[in-house]
Amino acid sequence: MADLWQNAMDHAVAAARRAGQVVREALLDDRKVMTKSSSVDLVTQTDQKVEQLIIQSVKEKFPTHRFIGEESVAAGEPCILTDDPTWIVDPIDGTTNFVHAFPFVAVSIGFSVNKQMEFGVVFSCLEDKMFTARRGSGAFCNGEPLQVSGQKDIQRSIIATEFGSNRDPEVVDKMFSSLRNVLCIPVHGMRGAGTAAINMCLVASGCVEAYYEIGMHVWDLAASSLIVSEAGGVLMDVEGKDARASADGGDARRGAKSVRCACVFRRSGRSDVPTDRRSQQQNHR
Ligand SMILES: O=P(O)(O)OC[C@@]1(O)O[C@H](CO)[C@@H](O)[C@@H]1O
Ligand SMILES: [Mg+2]
Ligand SMILES: [Mg+2]
Repeated sequence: MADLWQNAMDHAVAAARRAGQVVREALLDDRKVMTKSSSVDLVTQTDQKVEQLIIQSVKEKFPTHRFIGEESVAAGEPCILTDDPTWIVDPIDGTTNFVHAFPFVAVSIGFSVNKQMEFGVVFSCLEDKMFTARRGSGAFCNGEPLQVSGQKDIQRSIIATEFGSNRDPEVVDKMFSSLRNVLCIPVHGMRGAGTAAINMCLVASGCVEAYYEIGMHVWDLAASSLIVSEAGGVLMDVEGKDARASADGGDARRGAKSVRCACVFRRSGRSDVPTDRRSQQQNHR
């Protein structure tokens, strides 16, 4: 049976690749840096230009589709998810990295129908890694299948997190207290790429066992939430409840702009998920 949304997914991959080219070219020029909610919450003209390029290209091909775009919402557009086909776009996830030419910068394009992610595309444009997932058809990086880590022992795991843009000392203290609690489990290590989308693709790739962050926005994780779940991972909120509703824009439905979400590895019940020899070796170490 023809896949109703394959054409849209192909468009998303091509649009992400074109957007990545714009980002790489912009790295050769001065980046005009502006701020949003605080002095460390950065945005550039490239973020805005890339988002408009993606949205305009979709409107020409799919005129009835709707959009939730990070920079459109920042400019006052509503952040409400309906049953309509909706493109959830973070034109540059990792703007601070982009400003500093730190090599983890993602273009993230998620696509939702009936409030359910149908496909996700995350292009790590400085690594030239195209992460994709179609609901029910697995997750891939440059065409190679992805599978979350099979590691079941958190003491043999790497955990990723991000610090966000809140510099209120009380909030920072709470963040450091969480970091301390996790480090002292103990875990092998903690990492952060500076972008939720790439952190979640690292979970899907099996090289990070779990990622948590308080305060992500729906556009940060819409695409990568499907990439994680199609690689055998699970998403949950900080109470351990299924967070796909939030990731699919549940909070966007209610007009909230940020979701609380933890994204952790766990072998799904699927029998078709191949055993990861590397994690077997770790289990017997
Ligand atoms: O603003 P941007 O570049 O799209 O978001 C960058 C980002 O690192 O900030 C959030 C909070 O740390 C993360 O969830 C997100 O990936
Ligand atoms: Mg983002
Ligand atoms: Mg962004």
